[in-house]
Amino acid sequence: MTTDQNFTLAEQLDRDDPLHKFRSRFYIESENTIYLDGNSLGRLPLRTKELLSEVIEKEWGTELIESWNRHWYQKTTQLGDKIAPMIGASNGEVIISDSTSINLYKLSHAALNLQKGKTTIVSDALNFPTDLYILQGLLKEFGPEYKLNLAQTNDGISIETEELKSKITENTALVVLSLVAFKSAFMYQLEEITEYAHKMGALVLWDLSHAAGAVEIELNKSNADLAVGCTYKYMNGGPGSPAFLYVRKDLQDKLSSPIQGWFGDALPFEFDLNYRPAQGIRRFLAGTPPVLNLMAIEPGIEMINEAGMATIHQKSIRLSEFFHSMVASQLKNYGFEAGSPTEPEKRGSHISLKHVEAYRICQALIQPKTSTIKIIPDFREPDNIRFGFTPLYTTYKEVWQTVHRLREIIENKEYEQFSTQRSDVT
Ligand SMILES: Cc1ncc(COP(=O)(O)O)c(C=O)c1O
Ligand SMILES: Nc1ccccc1C(=O)C[C@H](N)C(=O)O
Repeated sequence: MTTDQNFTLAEQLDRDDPLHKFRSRFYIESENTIYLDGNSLGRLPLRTKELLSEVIEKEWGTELIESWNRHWYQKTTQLGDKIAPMIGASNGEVIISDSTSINLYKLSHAALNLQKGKTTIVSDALNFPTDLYILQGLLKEFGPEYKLNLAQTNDGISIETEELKSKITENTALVVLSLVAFKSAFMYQLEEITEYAHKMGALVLWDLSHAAGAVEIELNKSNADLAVGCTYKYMNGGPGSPAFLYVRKDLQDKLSSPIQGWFGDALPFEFDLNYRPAQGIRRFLAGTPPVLNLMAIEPGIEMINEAGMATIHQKSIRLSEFFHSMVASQLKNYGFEAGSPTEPEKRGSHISLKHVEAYRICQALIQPKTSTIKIIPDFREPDNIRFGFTPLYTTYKEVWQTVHRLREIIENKEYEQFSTQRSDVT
């Protein structure tokens, strides 16, 4: 297909897009900025702007401490119940708490204690570093007999199921995996892995950070044990918004949080001097949540529930298939290589392209010197440009424009005007 034919197709796909109406519910300062980093920090929902000023003026400003009873105290579980359908969980199985890193620590610690006697943790070489760092810390805490086994990758993009399975033995206490890998977007088959781990007597903790709100997830149907994930990516909760955690109902009262804070106590306002873990999901709370960030999560979740995960996932696949086909036809001899699986069922909602000049190409997209179009993907070492597609606001036309700009940047060697010196956040 020629580039003009692709443009016509993009316009048609946008017209037919069942999620079309959602874009106007986000703050979009300029139609000349194409934002493809919603897998790192989602855009600002317009309702959140309004809601936050209400929370600040009316709740914090006027109602002050009364707002805890009126609006805030139950919010961590109320939002958990709203996230539940998005990930195939039930009421009372999800709660908002702390950060993904801390939730991963709490649940891994609890799982290792429940599985006493088994001393290995399995993860993989594509996992997000914070997950591995937390697990490395746990090894120190639990003792020298504890080991972390990582399934390896052959191509830097995916993990073969057989490779992962070969690491899971009867001595495996816990398997900790990102459902969607942060760099390549490789996606595991959640049900198959969970079933296999259970057969071997292991529990599984899924990090859903790059998956929740982007792909359909069936935690209950897969009999999943534990999960964590952030709310600032596809859920559009805002920078540093607190994370969520999921614990299957029947496991909740068997697990103990290693951070015995008062918000996880059965009756915090009895101020008992001895900790008594709350029944159910609340026991995984620790201390006071960051209320402004907590309140800011709701509009993003509501939009996802209104749109429905099946429709969101379908559009994510269509956007990335359109991108793939355009890259194949327009950027054939431009030095790009695939950094993500080509099969949509093995992928989340972002696509990485590898290039020796990846960092500088990324800079040229973000700070155009000749084009009026600014495009924001991100860069992940050593050579990945990551393009995140958020079905609620990414358009097919934006995908077309991105490939068009990539071609221009390479043809005109625009990247040569930039330094390879990395900024703090890439
Ligand atoms: C898979 C995954 N886990 C965890 C995190 C981050 O955790 P935290 O919010 O604790 O920084 C990210 C991204 O930052 C991530 O991609
Ligand atoms: N929390 C952040 C703070 C600053 C900049 C990026 C992030 C990310 O979330 C990165 C993301 N997890 C990634 O997959 O690279």
